[in-house]
Amino acid sequence: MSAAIIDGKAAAAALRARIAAQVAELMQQGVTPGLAVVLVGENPASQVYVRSKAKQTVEAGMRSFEHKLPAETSEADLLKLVRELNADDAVDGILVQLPLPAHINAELVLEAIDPAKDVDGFHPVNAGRLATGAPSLVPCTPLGCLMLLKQLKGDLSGLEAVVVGRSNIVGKPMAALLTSESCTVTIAHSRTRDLPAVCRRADILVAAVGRPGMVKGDWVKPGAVVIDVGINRVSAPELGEGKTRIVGDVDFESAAAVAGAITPVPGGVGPMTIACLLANTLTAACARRGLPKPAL
Ligand SMILES: Nc1nc2c(c(=O)[nH]1)N[C@@H](CN(C=O)c1ccc(C(=O)N[C@@H](CCC(=O)O)C(=O)O)cc1)CN2
Repeated sequence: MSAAIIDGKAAAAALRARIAAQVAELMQQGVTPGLAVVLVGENPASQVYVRSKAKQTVEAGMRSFEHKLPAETSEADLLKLVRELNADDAVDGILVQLPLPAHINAELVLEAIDPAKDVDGFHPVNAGRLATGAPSLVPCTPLGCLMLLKQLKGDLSGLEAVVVGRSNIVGKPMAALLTSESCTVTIAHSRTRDLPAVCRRADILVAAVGRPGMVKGDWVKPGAVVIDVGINRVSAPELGEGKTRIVGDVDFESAAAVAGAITPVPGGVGPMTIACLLANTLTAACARRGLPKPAL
């Protein structure tokens, strides 16, 4: 292995410490940012993420409001809760944990969130602002990837970036952020012709496809930075019967032999997602009160 391993856990801890310091300053002005997290159903992974979000929110000095609803909650009842949270002045950020049960139209729910409180950055108003380069709340996972990249490389301008995956949650906002940093950006996907050759052009390669180990070492340009957004649970009989482990979208061993730097899974992009949620909550709390955007 030759690549430097990008420590997302450490970067996330440092970001949370900076957020906590700014929250402490805000509290002296009588402002305590509040984050409402809504979970519908009992998806075990979602339960873990929501628990971590609430814990880290409180550790940063903010208020956490948890709403755990049964899986059979109707779309109308969920929309009613979102409207109540929009109107609640103690709530600066609203997050509806995804995935939602199949009977609920997630798009409709996300569009019901007040864009000023949309700390996930999924509302079309925020997506549009990001695409046009206007100030916006930015989806947490791509924001975390960008922070890791800037910490590692500083100025990204002129670099060739390839984002594999075109989801609204990661791929598209990631491409918009890299474009804002003056990278030359390609969005690749399952229909891209000769995907390995396209990836080999990248100085920055972001894999966000949801396919375990898809990006191999011979897809990576020597010295490139590889950001693995994938979180895939696969069976791991080597750990014991019925055991599982989490792997990314990148075949770590072969890619690390070629890349200049690479994020591991776990411990890379994942921890930055929740830290950036706290950052967005602080940003939203300041913006709602006409205070300057916190420098994090
Ligand atoms: N409303 C949202 N829903 C979902 C989002 C989101 O950003 N907003 N993202 C994912 C889940 N997610 C946060 O919600 C998330 C996923 C993974 C991690 C993380 O820290 N992963 C660890 C591994 C954890 C493990 O062992 O299970 C890592 O990569 O090191 C944090 C947050 C889908 N839903």
